[in-house]
Amino acid sequence: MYHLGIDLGSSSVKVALVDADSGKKIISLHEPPNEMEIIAVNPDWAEQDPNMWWTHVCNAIKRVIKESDVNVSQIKNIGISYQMHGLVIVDKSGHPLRNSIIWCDSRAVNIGRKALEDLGETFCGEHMLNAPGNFTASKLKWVIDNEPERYKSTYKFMLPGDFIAYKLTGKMATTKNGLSEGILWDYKADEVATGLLDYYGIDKNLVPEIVENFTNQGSVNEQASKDTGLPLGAQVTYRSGDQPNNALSLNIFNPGEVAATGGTSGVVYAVSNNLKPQEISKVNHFAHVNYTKEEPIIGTLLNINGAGIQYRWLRNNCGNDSYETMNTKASEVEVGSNGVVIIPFGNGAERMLENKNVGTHILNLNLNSHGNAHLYRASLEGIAFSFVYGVEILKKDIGDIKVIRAGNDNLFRSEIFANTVATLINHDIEIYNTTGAVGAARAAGLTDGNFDKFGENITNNDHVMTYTPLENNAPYETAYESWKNELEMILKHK
Ligand SMILES: Nc1ncnc2c1ncn2[C@@H]1O[C@H](COP(=O)(O)OP(=O)(O)O)[C@@H](O)[C@H]1O
Ligand SMILES: O=C(CO)[C@@H](O)[C@H](O)COP(=O)(O)O
Repeated sequence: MYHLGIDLGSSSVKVALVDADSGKKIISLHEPPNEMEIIAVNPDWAEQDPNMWWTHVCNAIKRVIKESDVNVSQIKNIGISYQMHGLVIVDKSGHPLRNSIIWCDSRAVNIGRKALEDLGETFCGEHMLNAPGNFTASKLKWVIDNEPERYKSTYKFMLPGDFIAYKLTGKMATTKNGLSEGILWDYKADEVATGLLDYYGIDKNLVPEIVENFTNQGSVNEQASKDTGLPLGAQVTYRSGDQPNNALSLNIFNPGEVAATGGTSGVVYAVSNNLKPQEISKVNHFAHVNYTKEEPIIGTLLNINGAGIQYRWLRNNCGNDSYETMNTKASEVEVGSNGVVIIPFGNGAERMLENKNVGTHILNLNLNSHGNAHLYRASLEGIAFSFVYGVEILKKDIGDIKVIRAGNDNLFRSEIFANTVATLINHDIEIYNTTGAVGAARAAGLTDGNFDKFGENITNNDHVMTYTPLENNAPYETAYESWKNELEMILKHK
């Protein structure tokens, strides 16, 4: 028997197949071969077409079936991980009424600011654990204000992963953890956050049915079976935002445990049971995949919108080297990139910078002595420094860190990046041979609720190495200080 995992990222869709008993990966691949486009009609906007996601999901699943050559009838459960906080609105027949307004789209920042002012920090903190910010509910309010005709035709709103589950099963549904991503879960009342819905004037009937994780959320229907090649009746049993899912993939379930990743965005995600956060804007708090009212496990999330997307920009605009070649070239330059400083960001409003949109800055470039290798190193360092800067903020809100884990994926494939973060936060980073798609496939089999066995398998089989803080940390500290000075100067004028 096999389980299938889908990870809908911002840059590509990854699909993995695992053996149901051992959790071993059979195959994993991504579509499209080149990364997906993010459409920005206005500078602060970011949209993607939900039907484009579905096309890539179908292509990736068809390839997985063909290339693995497994008996397709043996694929039982499906898990879905997805880019968080996006808004998909559909009509009664399930057609998207517009492109998805995705997580890094900043058009709703001012709507969220005003809501926080009007509702107050205490109300938002106690009920939703977060300021409304620039998340799904605020994005939907933007549609109400700016596209009233579309709002009128809206039958349900969904998150990106809910839309994929809908295309697979024909059932429009979401989860509590999904609603929490949109700032639409009231932790105090243990129900949909009617306080915010009412304030924004969002019709409660637009909230889809709530389904539970690790149970049957719907079965692959005839159309989806035709589109993907999956067997009729295979069950969707799990869906989660990609950051809680990354944590699950790394066996991060308990207070003090921390997961990190460096995809398009960079994230540090710390698990806690704190329902009284100190900070409700710069870091965010979402229901973890194992959240229940009785045992409220919360993920405290530090997000950097413009992380790996910057390294990708350099790849696309500085000679099209592969990421591996870029990493090798960067390693030929000393720590500190010979004075070149790159401030990352440039992918929408940065939550940890009070939703300011600072843009990417390349500083101190000397046209006679610097080449693309300096830019590559400065980019990896700049992104790593932004993680360190963020962890300083995050630490105010979480207790002691027991363990930090990351997959051997995306930016964590770069030694420069991982060493810089580990050295400056002065903590080991354990690297595991896993990905979000593999984690989602494994989670699809977690219907027995045995989290301990699930976690043991990961810890015993997947640990590949640990980055320990480097002893000679002085050059890293010096480079970080000058990066921070430059950032603070920029922030003064924003
Ligand atoms: N070998 C590598 N070394 C360093 N960074 C890499 C490497 N491969 C990919 N990346 C980074 O990872 C990003 C893609 O990460 P991914 O997790 O697939 O993103 P998403 O989930 O947003 O689609 C790329 O944009 C790039 O910045
Ligand atoms: O907004 C967040 C987390 O709060 C982002 O992490 C998105 O979930 C997008 O993830 P990637 O596409 O970068 O994986």
